[in-house]
Amino acid sequence: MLLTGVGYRYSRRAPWVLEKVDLDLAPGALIRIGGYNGSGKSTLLRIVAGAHRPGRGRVLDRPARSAYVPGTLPALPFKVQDYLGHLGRIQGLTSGETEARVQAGLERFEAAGYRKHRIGDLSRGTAQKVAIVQALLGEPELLILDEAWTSLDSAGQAELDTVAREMRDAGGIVVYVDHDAQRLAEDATAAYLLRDGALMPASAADFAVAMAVIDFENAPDPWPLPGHPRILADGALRVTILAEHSDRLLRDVLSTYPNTHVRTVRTVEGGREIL
Ligand SMILES: Nc1ncnc2c1ncn2[C@@H]1O[C@H](COP(=O)(O)OP(=O)(O)OP(=O)(O)O)[C@@H](O)[C@H]1O
Repeated sequence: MLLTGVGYRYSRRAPWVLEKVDLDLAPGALIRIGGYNGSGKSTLLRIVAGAHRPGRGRVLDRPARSAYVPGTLPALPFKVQDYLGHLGRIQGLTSGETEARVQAGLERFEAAGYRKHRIGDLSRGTAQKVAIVQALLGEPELLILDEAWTSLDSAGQAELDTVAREMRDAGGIVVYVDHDAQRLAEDATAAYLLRDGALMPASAADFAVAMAVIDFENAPDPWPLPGHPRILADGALRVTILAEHSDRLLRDVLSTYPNTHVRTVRTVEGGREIL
């Protein structure tokens, strides 16, 4: 599948959200798309899914079976089994096939106990599991995941990771957006950032989580606490640590090493700035 020179705007007078997107989605691709809020990630995923037609450029060779999973399923008034059964039939599955796939999918995501519940009564996470089972019903060759992990419990998140890896290994195509920098970081075959309406190749560092960079004077040597230490030219010690662990580190330093002084604390995102 190929996107060439794709542009998109929501109306004639609106600015182009996507200017010129080129993207090669070969079989076995597991592709991460990143970018700031509002940069157009969801818009691009909907174009890949075929839900939006590009205003300019072309989308070629979209696989016949594709599925798109957004972050939430609407609160529908149907029972889970009726809803999935109906969608299976729409996709041309026999009732036997539908039943087997629904049951296997719900079991896989530990949601088989909710078959008879109304979707609108489910928790957000369980409803999201139903959305994923729905997406997998037709055995898609192209799977698009737009923050699809967000409301899942950790077992559900790990299972969705496995789904993505399995599809990649079976020669399918997976395109995903997720706010977790670590999401499938080792498994993605390529990563891009959307910037100014176009895709730029990105590295893992571009998706790095927030880090705290703390410069200490008179720090104990060798450094006895968590974090990555580095001695600066003037003898101060720079410790880099995940931002979420920095408060604890500062508390430990100040309570255990009263002669150590904190010179500066900065929070940075994007590994390259830190090094
Ligand atoms: N249905 C719509 N009608 C008009 N404008 C829209 C619509 N959906 C999105 N936009 C605009 O298109 C731009 C890109 O939105 P999009 O949701 O694709 O970005 P995003 O990168 O996915 O953002 P986020 O990270 O916040 O989810 C934004 O300026 C947004 O306001």
